[in-house]
Formats: sequence, C-alpha cells, structure tokens
Amino acid sequence: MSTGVTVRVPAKVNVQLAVGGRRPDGFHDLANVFLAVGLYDEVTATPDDTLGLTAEGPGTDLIPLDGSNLAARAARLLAGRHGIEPRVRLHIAKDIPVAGGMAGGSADAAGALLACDALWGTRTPYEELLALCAELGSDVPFSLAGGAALGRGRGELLTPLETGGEFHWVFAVADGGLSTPDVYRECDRLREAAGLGATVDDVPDPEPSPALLDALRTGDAPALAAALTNDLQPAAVSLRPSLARTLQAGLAAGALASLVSGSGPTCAFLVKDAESGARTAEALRASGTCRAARSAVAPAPGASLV
Ligand SMILES: C[C@@](CO)(OP(=O)(O)O)[C@H](O)COP(=O)(O)OP(=O)(O)OC[C@H]1O[C@@H](n2ccc(N)nc2=O)[C@H](O)[C@@H]1O
Ligand SMILES: Nc1ncnc2c1ncn2[C@@H]1O[C@H](COP(=O)(O)OP(=O)(O)O)[C@@H](O)[C@H]1O
Repeated sequence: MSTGVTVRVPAKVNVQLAVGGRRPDGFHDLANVFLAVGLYDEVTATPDDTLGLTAEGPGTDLIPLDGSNLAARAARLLAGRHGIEPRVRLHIAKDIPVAGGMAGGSADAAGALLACDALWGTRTPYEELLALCAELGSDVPFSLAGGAALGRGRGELLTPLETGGEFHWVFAVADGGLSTPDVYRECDRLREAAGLGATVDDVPDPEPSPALLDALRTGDAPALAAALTNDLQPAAVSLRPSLARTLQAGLAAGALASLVSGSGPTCAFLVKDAESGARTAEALRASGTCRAARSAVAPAPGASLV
C-alpha cells in the first residue's frame, strides 16, 4: 500500500495581463486576471529520509531536479516554517508545458506545499499557505486557489472572481520556452524605445477591464474574446516573431480570439465550444506553426488532493 499523497494542480491563462511600470524592486505592478484551465501537473509526496525529487513527462529535461526546483523550495519553506526537516520524496508528473507561460513551475510549488502539508500533518491554515505561495513566486498563490481571480501587486494579491459558465480553449505549445524575466525586460525595452518610459512614474496604474470581468461573470465567450488583452504579447512576439503566425493560424481555423498566454510562448485560443475546439486544434497541428495543440476547459479547480 502506498503512503504517498498526490495533489493535482491546474495550469493558467491570463485573460487580461495589464502591466504597469517597473517598480524599484524590479517587479511590475499588475492587473492580472487569471483563469485556471484543465491541464494539470500532479505532485506526489512520499516519506523519505531526505529531500529528493524526480519528474516525468514532456519538457522535464528543461527543469532543474536539484534544490532549486520550485517544488523542492516549497517543501523546504514549509518544513522551515514548522521547524521540521523536509523528509520527503517528491515526484512531479508533468503535463503543463514547461516555460510556456502557463505557470507549470508555480503549479508544482503549490502542489508540493499542499502534498507535504498533508503528508507531514502540519495542518497549515489556508491563508498561511497562500502567504508561503507568495514567497515562492508571484503566480503561486493563484495555482493554489484556481478558478478565476484578479491578481494585484506583482500578481500575488488575489481577489476571487465569479464565473458564469465554461470557457473552451485550445493551447498551441511552442518548441522551447521563453524566460519570464526576459519578456518583462523586453516589454520595458519596447516602452522605452517608443519614448514612453518604463517605470512606475511613467506608466499608468494597471486596472482590470470592467467589460472583461462582466464577460467572465456572465459566461459570455464572444464578449470575453473581445476583451482579451496581454501587455506582454508584443514583447513575447518581439522575442519570438514566429508566434505571429501561430496566432494567425488559430484565428483562420475559426477561434473567437487568440493571445499569447502570459509571458509565452504558448498561444491561447478561445473557442465557441468543444467541437470548434477540436477543429481548431486539428488545424493548428496541420499548420506546422506549433509543436502540439491541446484542448482544455476553464475554470478549473485549484490545487486539490487526489
Ligand atoms: C508573466 C506571468 C503572468 O501571470 O506568468 P508566466 O506567464 O511567466 O507564467 C507572471 O507575472 C510571472 O509570475 P512568476 O513566474 O511567478 O514570476 P516570479 O517568479 O515572481 O518572478 C520572476 C521574474 O519575473 C519578473 N516579474 C514577475 C512578476 C511581476 N509582477 N513583475 C515582474 O517583473 C521579474 O523579473 C521577476 O524576477
Ligand atoms: N517544478 C518546476 N516546473 C517547471 N519549471 C520549473 C520548476 N522548477 C523550476 N522551474 C524553472 O522555472 C522556469 C519557468 O518555468 P514554468 O513555470 O514552467 O514557466 P512559466 O513561468 O513560463 O509559466 C523554467 O526556467 C524552469 O526551469
């Protein structure tokens, strides 16, 4: 009989990513509207004498398997908070594209926190888990929470959002990833090159779009399609110009709208229903503009014990 604990954690797409100026600490203030989507990583925690980590699935050759892995850092942080040793073997079964702008590493961090908390019986209150998540990364609190939420600050200050139905998505997975800091840096560079300036003194405070929040609340996919925005998209396309062809291929296949997912390079396509999603995914595969195309439904629940 296995004594392990397994937690399933969803990927995300940013349906609005409004990026403010660069702050003195190097981060950018955001109005980040997260939507959890039904592609999942699973993190299993099993008792062991020391902290160990293994991973399986596409792209795991690109993630560190030492102490710098976000899941390992999460286990150490939780153990440190409770004054215990991180005696655990973590196994990550990866299905979220690595370095794809879908918060795979954040998902593994949130999954490891929840799995270790259950394994060690540390019973950390939810609000404290959220605070630990924020120490690990800006997107990690949302990976724990799931559903839909507005992230303020650097994305870690969450307000849950109501959603009024299911949204169908297709994701075009690219070959290789993009580095999140590189994409924020390119966003700043493009703003400076346009003579706008890139600091908090230069850029207006980012605000969520009322039309977008309304579309989420009413489950209105065409209205959501009309309101999707990502301020990091020009930077991601600047660093990876071939994404313009991917975005176009999905639109030609009948998607309601396309955008880069977060810092990319995954491209996200909002579609009318499951059938239209299957057609769009097939057309994207045939277009040769991506490595893989995956269909998924949103909102998905947050990190949960399997
Ligand atoms: C862009 C977004 C959109 O949700 O996600 P991805 O698309 O990469 O998954 C996030 O802002 C990524 O969040 P996350 O990947 O957790 O970033 P962190 O580890 O906190 O920060 C990594 C680096 O990204 C930059 N960063 C991150 C968040 C933020 N609000 N401003 C920033 O400038 C900083 O250079 C920071 O050093
Ligand atoms: N458990 C993990 N899973 C994925 N990436 C990880 C993990 N731990 C550390 N990383 C590193 O974090 C970076 C971001 O990866 P990821 O979270 O998948 O993408 P993104 O930030 O674009 O959503 C990568 O450089 C990766 O090597």
